[in-house]
Formats: sequence, C-alpha cells, structure tokens
Amino acid sequence: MTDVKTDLKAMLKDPSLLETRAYIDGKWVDGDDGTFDVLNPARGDVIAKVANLSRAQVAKAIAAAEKAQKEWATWTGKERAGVMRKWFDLMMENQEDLGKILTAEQGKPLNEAKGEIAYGASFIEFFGEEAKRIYGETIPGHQRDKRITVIKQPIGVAASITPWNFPNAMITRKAAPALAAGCAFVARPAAETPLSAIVMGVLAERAGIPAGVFNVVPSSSSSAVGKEFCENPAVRKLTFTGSTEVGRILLKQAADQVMKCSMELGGNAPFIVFDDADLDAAVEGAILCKFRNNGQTCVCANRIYVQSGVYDAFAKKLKARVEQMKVGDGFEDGVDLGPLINPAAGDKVQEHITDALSKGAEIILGNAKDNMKGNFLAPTIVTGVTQDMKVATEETFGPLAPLFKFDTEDDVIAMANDTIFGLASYFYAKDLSRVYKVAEALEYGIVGVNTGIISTEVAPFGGVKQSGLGREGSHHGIEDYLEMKYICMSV
Ligand SMILES: O=CCCCC(=O)O
Repeated sequence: MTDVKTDLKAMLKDPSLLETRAYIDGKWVDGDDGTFDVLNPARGDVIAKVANLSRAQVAKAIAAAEKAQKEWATWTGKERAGVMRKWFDLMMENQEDLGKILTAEQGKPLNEAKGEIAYGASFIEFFGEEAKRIYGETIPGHQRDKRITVIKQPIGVAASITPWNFPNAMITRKAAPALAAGCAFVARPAAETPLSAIVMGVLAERAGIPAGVFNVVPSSSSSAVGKEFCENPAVRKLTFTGSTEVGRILLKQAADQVMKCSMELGGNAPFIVFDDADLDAAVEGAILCKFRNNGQTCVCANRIYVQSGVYDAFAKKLKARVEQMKVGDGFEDGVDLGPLINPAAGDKVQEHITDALSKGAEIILGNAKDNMKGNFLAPTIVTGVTQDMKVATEETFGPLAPLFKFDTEDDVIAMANDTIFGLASYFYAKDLSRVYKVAEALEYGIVGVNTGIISTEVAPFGGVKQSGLGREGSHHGIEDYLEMKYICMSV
C-alpha cells in the first residue's frame, strides 16, 4: 500500500495533492514491485511509501503515451496553450502546498522551495505560449518548377530522468516544451523526491491534459527505467539531468536506437572576482551562487578565483556574510541552508575539505572534523586552494567555498577552462573590454557577468564539453522536441 505520513498531509491546505501512486494513461496505479520509502532529509524519517513500478509498467506508460500523442499532436497550438495555462495557474494557486511537499522530501528551505515552484511554473507558462509559434519556413526552389516548404512536427514520445535537487523545475523544463510541441511525456523522477513529480500528475489531470499525454513512473531503480526508455522503440527522445557519469551510460544505451538525447550534466563552475570588481556585489553574488540549494546545484560556484590584490578583503567579507547564515530544517523560519540530501553527499564535501587541508589549504570558517550532524553540514570556507586539489576538478555539490588566488587575466582563464566541464561560469569586473574578452574566452554554455544567478525560463540553459548536449528554456528549448520535415513540390 502506498501511503503518506499524516503530519505532512496535515500541513497542506489541500491534502489531496499528496498522491503516492503512479500516473499512467490518466489513471492512478500501484506499483507491481510494491513501494519504496521517501525520507525527510532533515529528520531522517519516512514520510511516504511510493509506488515502485516494474519495467513492464513503464513499458505500459510508454505505450499509453504513444497512443495519446497521435491525438494530442492534432490539437492546435492555441488549444495546447489553453490547458498548459491551466496547469500553470494550478501550480501557482497551490504554490505553498507544492513548496511544502518539496521541502519535506528534498530539504531546501520553504521559501526556496516556493521559489522553485514559481520557477518550474514559468516553463509551463513560457512554453504554453510558445506552442503558438512553431513556425516552418519556405525556401526558394532550386528549379523553376520546385517549391520548398519546411514544417516542424513533434518528435513523438519523450521520456525524462530527473534529479532530486530540483524535483519540480527539472521536470517542467522538459515536459513543458515537449507538450507544447505536441509530444507526449513519460517522467521518471528521482527516487528521493517522487512526490513533487507525482503532484504534477494530479494538477495535469485537473488542468484537463488528456490521459496519456503526461505520465509519471516512480521507481526505485533508475537503471531499469533508463534501459526501458532507451530500448523501447516508441521513445523517440530522451532528456536527462544528472551526473556526467550516468549521462555517458544513457548516451551509450540510446545509441542503438539512434535516439535524440538532451543531456544536462555535471558542472564545475568557476566564479572569478577581478581586482576592479565591486567587492560587496561579488560577495552577494557568491552567496547566491555558491549556497543556492545548499550548494547542491549544477550551476553553483565550485571554484572561487580571487585576484591577489583583493583576495584577503574578499575572504574577510565572505566570511562575515556566511557566518550570518542559519543552518536548519527547511520548515523553520529564517533558515538559509537546509540539510544535504543524504550522508553520502556530506562525505563528498568532507573528502574535498580533507584533501584540500592535506595539500596546504586553511579553513577560515567551518569545521573539518565532526562537521556533519545528521545531514546538516556547517558552511565552510577554505583559503589557499590550488589546482592540484580535488575541488579543482570534481563537483563538490555542497556548502564548501574554496578560494583560489590568481594574478593575471590569462592565468585565471586558463585555470577556469582547465576542466572537462563547461556548464556555468561567473565573473565580477567593471572594465568593459575585460568583460567582453573574458566572457568570450570562458569555455562554458552560460556566463554570468556581475551576477550570481543566471537561471530563467527565457534563456537557453545548457553546457559545452562534458556538461551536456542541447539547451533547455527559451525559444531554442522547444527545438529538441521537434523534427524538421522538408517538402519538395513540383508545380
Ligand atoms: O542541477 C541543476 C539544476 C539546474 C537548476 C537551474 O535551472 O538553475
């Protein structure tokens, strides 16, 4: 039996939003493989037992999506936009409850969780509007009797695998362009955070999205679902957000069907502070960029490079600001940093701290030993960090701010680009020619200049190198769910 603890239900204005079954073909179904537990990362207790789907049930969801997609694709853009608008409105009407569900299973502070709901909803609003603008093209014919037309059609069934760090927005950023394009969608949420995905099925049903167009298939085994997605010929598009390691496996599996893939993979974002930067603004930017979701974001600053002339002043100001941050249960008032998702996440941060200290770095805030209480970890700042330390090459995914020192623009660009990753990068500077040159020289899909927050539905989000393939968000984001067809007519 699937189940939710009563205390989570009691927190909601509308307890019927809390669903623990899978949503397939417009029906609510139990898992053939029983249930799996969802934990609250702040307290460690089980908050829900969620349907654990077998691979055969995932195949059924794909078959339902394949059938529903044919009809959905015949709807006009305006008709699809209409139900997507309702979906968006329902999300915003229930923002508080959706935020609470998200905090309960993911841990981030409630205000941040509500912010994620608004961010997630923005993709549905944006791409619903975009459904009306899927334009084709006419091309002058190559012979006197020829007329050439290009039309764009939905790719078919799209399947997603999404992470626990943004359990709402990473689904809507994929499902919204898919549905707007006329595709049907099968979502496999992270096993840590399925409730935030399932509630999107509840709202899809209420919004009038036809049965089978949006399906949610929770499962404790991402590899079984991943295999079904990659091997089932009805799936024409795989979209994944997660680690580069898993992305490589999925790309190999998807190769057999020559499946179209979007991959939002790991990052190792440099955050550079030049000596002409507004230091107070740079500190605020670093706080937002480093500590968003407690450092558990692919675009969080992983390496903070500070020019030698302002290094000490920046370190002092950053320390003073981080000292004010409150760590605690995301439901408590005034909490800035919630728990990490699980003990392994804390171990990774500890490993990076220990490695840096063993190679000569120094802690100026935090405590390397005995730092972790439950899943809570005090934010830590280390100085004297160098390129030979683990934190220079691996994504920490936690509240560790490592400060590297650099002398010249050329040096820092070389260090910033010395990674297999290329998702987000940031720098603070005032000199205009420096701003242009550095923005062009950074080998990243995203560059934040004098800002620590770059995420928005209107811009193309994505990475270069081993950070991924494709872009999500903006008018470019819908292209991954469309196929181009060229029609050559002799008149
Ligand atoms: O870990 C990646 C999540 C991306 C969050 C964002 O859109 O900023």
